[in-house]
Amino acid sequence: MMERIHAMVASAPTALERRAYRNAVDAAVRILDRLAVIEPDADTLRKCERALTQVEDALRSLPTLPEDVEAPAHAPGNPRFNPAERGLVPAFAIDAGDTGQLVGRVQFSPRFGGTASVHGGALSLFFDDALGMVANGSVTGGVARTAFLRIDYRSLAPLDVELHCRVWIEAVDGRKRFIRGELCHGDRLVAEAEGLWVAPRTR
Ligand SMILES: CCCCCCCCCCCCCCCC(=O)SCCNC(=O)CCNC(=O)[C@H](O)C(C)(C)COP(=O)(O)OP(=O)(O)OC[C@H]1O[C@@H](n2cnc3c(N)ncnc32)[C@H](O)[C@@H]1OP(=O)(O)O
Repeated sequence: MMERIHAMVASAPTALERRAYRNAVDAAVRILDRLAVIEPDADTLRKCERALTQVEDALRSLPTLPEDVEAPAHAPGNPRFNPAERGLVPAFAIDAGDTGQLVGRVQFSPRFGGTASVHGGALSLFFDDALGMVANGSVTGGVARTAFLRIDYRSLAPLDVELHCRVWIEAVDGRKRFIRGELCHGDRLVAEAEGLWVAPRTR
């Protein structure tokens, strides 16, 4: 399996290889999720660490991409550059999204928790990704980078519950793309975000 993962990231992955990569990341994420909620004894944790270290050693033995390969800013075909597929942000189900807005659902698992609710930084990470998708989407076109991102936390975001998200383009002014978004739990507003994405100069 390890060889197949490497073959996939070194070139454009097939659908099968992409699924295998996703499954491997999901397995790692499930471990983090369990570690966030269990209360094991030290001996069990040491056994766990040993088993995980074996997996880590196997991964370390694989070649990595050369450092001088310039990674495309966003390469949807390569899961290494897709934040959700490499476990950086929770998977975001997009229900609608090709006219300058996105409507979707997201669920934060326990590893994204602060105490009993979603960590504020995890919400910020999610908004950067979701607003960034719209800033880099079909309406705006091309790559743009986050210049600022402001989050207003309106109420506690529950863990392990489906939240609803809406993201839209507020304004486009030359290279500047102003994007807004909101996250709700049912009818309750959980957080709002606004940000600026700036496209690079063309010359
Ligand atoms: C359906 C959809 C499918 C989509 C499928 C695609 C999937 C794909 C999804 C990927 C989603 C991930 C998206 C994450 C994106 C990152 O997270 S990027 C990482 C975080 N951001 C960074 O590292 C950026 C670091 N900063 C920079 O590189 C530079 O400061 C920037 C932001 C590029 C701007 O630099 P610059 O081009 O030199 O800008 P500059 O000429 O100074 O200013 C341009 C204008 O912007 C304004 N400006 C610049 N910065 C600011 C600021 N902080 N505040 C206010 N104004 C500002 C200036 O005032 C100026 O305004 P005008 O005078 O023109 O009116």
